Amino acid sequence: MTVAAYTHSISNAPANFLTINSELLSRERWQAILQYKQAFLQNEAEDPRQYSYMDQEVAASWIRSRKRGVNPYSVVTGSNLSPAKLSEILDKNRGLIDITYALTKSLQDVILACGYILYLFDKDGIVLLNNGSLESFVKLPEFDTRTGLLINEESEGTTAHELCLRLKRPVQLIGPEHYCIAFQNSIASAAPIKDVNGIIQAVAVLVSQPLLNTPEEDTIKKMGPHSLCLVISLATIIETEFNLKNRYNTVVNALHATLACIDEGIVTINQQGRILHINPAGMRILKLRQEEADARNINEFLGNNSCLMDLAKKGENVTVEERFGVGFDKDYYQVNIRPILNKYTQELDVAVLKLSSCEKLAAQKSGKTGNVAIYTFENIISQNKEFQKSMALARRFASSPENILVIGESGTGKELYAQAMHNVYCPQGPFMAVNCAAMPRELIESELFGYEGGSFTGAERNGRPGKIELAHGGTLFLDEIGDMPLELQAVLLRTLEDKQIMRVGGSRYKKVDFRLIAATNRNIHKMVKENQFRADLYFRLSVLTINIPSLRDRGEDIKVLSEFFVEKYCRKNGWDIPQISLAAQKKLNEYEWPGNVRQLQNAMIYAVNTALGDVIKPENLPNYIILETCPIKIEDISSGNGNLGEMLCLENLEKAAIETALMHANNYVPAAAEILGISRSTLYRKLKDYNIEYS
Ligand SMILES: Nc1ncnc2c1ncn2[C@@H]1O[C@H](COP(=O)(O)OP(=O)(O)OP(=O)(O)O)[C@@H](O)[C@H]1O
Repeated sequence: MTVAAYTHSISNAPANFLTINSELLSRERWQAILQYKQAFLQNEAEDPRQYSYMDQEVAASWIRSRKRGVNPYSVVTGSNLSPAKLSEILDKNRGLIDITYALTKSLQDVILACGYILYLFDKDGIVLLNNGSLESFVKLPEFDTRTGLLINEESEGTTAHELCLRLKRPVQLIGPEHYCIAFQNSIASAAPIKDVNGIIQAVAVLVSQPLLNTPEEDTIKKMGPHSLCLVISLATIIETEFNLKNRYNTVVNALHATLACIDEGIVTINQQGRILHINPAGMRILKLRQEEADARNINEFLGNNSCLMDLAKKGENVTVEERFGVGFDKDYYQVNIRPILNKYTQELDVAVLKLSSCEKLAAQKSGKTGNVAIYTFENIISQNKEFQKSMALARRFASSPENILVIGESGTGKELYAQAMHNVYCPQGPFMAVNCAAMPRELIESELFGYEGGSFTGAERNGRPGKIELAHGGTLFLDEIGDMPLELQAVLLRTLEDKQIMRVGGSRYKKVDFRLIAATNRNIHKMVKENQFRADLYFRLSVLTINIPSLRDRGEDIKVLSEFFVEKYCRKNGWDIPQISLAAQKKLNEYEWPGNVRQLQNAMIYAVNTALGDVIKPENLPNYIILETCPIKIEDISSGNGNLGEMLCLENLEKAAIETALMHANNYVPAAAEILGISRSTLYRKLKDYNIEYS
């Protein structure tokens, strides 16, 4: 019994777990099985499971082979795969084939000397490797063992590799145990090759060259254990290397994917500066293609005075500033050098360089000071038709590279529009906002264009990039452009035309690519007529113009926006969301909102903070709203504005008195009646007559 004689699992058990019952490897048994085989093949009624020397797995396989109609007298009849299928399978198993091929090459002499042929089968029984290229073996004319042949129980009956795949462990078949007579003088030993999950990926098989009809006892006893041990060792080596390689490939692929996600350039160099690895961001910075990266040296990209390589060789973990790029497009990068020294020689093995754009770092710094575009069109709220039309226009303009002019009163949402358009056009790029009205005229230039070191008193020693430089690849939002000094308007126009800038005190131009969104709350057309704004700049800016309506012209938005701001503010603070009473809402609707949405937002924050209960009432609104919406204003009467007769009409005065009393009484009618000095029922009647809401 050969199969059961070897209990071993190369994946799970140590090698010494293999136990070999050498009594089963005898000439006597070989001959006995030979006779059983003859009897079995001649007589359909024979049951091999009854034979005393028979292994039960082999006997079962004989029975299956007969049932499948395998011709035991045929030569190897396995089917050949189509060239396309074969190449697909070879590609799939390339790793295993390469490892096995290299191994058989190095062990060729040993395998030859022992008189074996090595096969590698895939998990379906397809020949992947036919003894490497051991041409010197005597080719057996009756065997067709070409690569790509499918040999399984259906075609060939009982074989070692088929049983090994079925039983998932090493298997050895002595001569007549094979179903086909063609193998009857060979010993075949098979061992599985498993992946890290314990799933068989291939089988290694050592087949002895044909022995004498029935080999001598000595030969059987030597060859049996020897070939089994050898094939298990080979399978173990192949399996270990295969799994190590797979693990290595997985780690390397994961590392490459990780490096590809990093926005900074990562370049690994050797002691001579040769590029060993570079991530996609690094390739963009050095303007390299993947295929040429390997042949390039970092020194080609460094200036003559660069100390980068010296620092790396010294093993210093430092950050330096370098200029990388080609010709005009050179840019400053902060390079973090991480050298890895050889453990024994302390010399540089490799250095990893992290390249971060200085502009981007500065932009990130600006981001921390508020220069970020957080709003999208989804954040802009309105139920007003005119507003929705202007928003639809903004959505359309958003994808255009042209400059855009946004006109609207203060607080209507001009910056909101600019951010939303930026987030459609170039969300990854910087969003740089400058308010031209909010800074002294003499500072706007350096703020916009930046300056070189030492160009004026108080300037930073190394100079500073301006907002235009920082907006490279993104959006420059110039708020209150109407307040830009005339002389700067000319410089801005030139920048928009040439797409290049020169820092204040500088001597070289730098390319910049950005989209300008300008905004104003002033009548810029009138300013042009009065020569307060350059006509040429206005024409350049006003090609795509968006007008945002004021809040007082979009009554329906007051309710929806006030509720939105109350909810947003309360959610942010984790507070319950109060209702806005009808009376308070009425006041909000009556107010003019000169500060537009920003003013409404502030008013609602005030209201939430003063409302004690869960309802926002008129008295929770800022005073200016109450005073402005009071039906009769004392100053109007004393100033003589308006129609005095109408204002002093008794009915109007009475209505105003009732509304004011209600407001002071929190809409509680009995209290309002008391303030007015009339009965409740009279007040109820008057509320009805004047159509005053009070709930
Ligand atoms: N339709 C809207 N939906 C939601 N929030 C809005 C809306 N319009 C304006 N806001 C909010 O109102 C505030 C003012 O908006 P923004 O700063 O964009 O106005 P602006 O027109 O640029 O003002 P200014 O001219 O004074 O700079 C912001 O907090 C913004 O989020």
